[in-house]
Amino acid sequence: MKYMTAGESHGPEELAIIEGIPAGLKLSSADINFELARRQHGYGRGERQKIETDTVSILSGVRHQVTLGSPITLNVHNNDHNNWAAIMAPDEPATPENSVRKVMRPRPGHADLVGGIKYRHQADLRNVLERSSAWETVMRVAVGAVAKKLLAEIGVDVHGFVQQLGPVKTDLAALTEFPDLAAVRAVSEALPTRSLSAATDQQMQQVIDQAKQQRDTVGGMVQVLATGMPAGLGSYVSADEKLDAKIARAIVGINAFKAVDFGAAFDHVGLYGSQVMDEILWSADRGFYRATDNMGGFEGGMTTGEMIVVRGVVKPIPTLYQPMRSVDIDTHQEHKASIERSDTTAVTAAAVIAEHMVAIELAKAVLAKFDNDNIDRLKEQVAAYRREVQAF
Ligand SMILES: Cc1cc2nc3c(=O)[nH]c(=O)nc-3n(C[C@H](O)[C@H](O)[C@H](O)COP(=O)(O)O)c2cc1C
Ligand SMILES: C=C(O[C@@H]1CC(C(=O)O)=C[C@@H](OP(=O)(O)O)[C@H]1O)C(=O)O
Repeated sequence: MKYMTAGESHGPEELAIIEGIPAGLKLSSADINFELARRQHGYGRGERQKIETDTVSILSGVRHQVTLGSPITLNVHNNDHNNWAAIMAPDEPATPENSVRKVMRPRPGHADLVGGIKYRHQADLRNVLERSSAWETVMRVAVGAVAKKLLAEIGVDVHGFVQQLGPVKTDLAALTEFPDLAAVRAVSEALPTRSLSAATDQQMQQVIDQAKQQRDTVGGMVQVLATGMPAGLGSYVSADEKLDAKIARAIVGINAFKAVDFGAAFDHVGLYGSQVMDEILWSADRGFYRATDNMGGFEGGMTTGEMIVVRGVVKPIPTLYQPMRSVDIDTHQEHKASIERSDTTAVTAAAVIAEHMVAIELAKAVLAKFDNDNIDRLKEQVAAYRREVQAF
């Protein structure tokens, strides 16, 4: 499975093409729109969210809500393009009238300055920000929604939530109170901050409100859990076959993500091996399993069969309504950075995006290991492999 996205933040459309999804998978725009809404509606997002509807059209690869095995084209219309039609017009020459709303004072933390240097966009850094904007993640979530549908067919469940927003931490001990991932999902989906308890949700909302009032922004940390992956996906034989490494890349590839760990590794710094390794147990009904899951579901770049636990650190939003120092790229004079309409926080959306990026990498690993022409054959092969693993 591979995919590519295309589109500028204020251009006409966002697109994704996915290749390698098996034939026979049930898929509708409603499945995808459900996930797009989760990404869009978190607390702390900016005014753009009032303009967009984040709904997908399926343009190819699906017939009567069943995949054909051919490339799937997905499309999300940018409602905001109406307000930018002249400025963004892909097929109109530049004129003084449409060359307005330029960005000349790069925002610290955004891609503006380095992107401008790299692509020689010295006339207008908007040429950078239009593609570096995280609006593109709408398509990654759309692709991830397809991956999640596929994973659900083989009993794999993936869910992301906000673990920390600014200084407020979700009480992870509460996780043990949830019977399964569906219960975790039910709680976090219902909370505007996508956290795990009503108490932390309140505190997080206060932090966001306060930051907004102070014309500042906040970051945080998200956690993604995945259950039901059989042991032995990915490989230790080559660095680029390691599945945890692929997930790490996918997470840090999301806008604003600066760090990733597995099994709360950052919290294990300074502990002894005896406190951290997951002891190996066996029972007739489960086969091999672990006493703990401190490795977050990976050993040697392969799934262990335990729950996958991935965390990502999201930096605060770079655009500040009280801007920091910058330099005008035309005059080289010091100026405050440009202000573009912006979110106060995107950690709420980031949890959903991270969930979908993990789903994409897990689906890719499943499709690389098993026959992927048809969903039923894939399911048969996964079932046979699970029996083999259990009998080892
Ligand atoms: C869902 C989401 C929404 C974002 N919204 C904004 C925003 O409104 N304003 C902004 O300056 N950055 C926003 N960002 C962050 C920038 O896209 C990101 O910092 C920028 O592309 C530079 O990339 P880097 O932070 O990965 O280095 C958002 C990120 C995510 C994940
Ligand atoms: C539109 C989304 O995020 C955008 C990501 C973004 C950025 O710089 O990354 C800047 C803002 O764009 P705009 O200036 O058009 O409001 C966000 O709204 C979204 O995620 O749906």
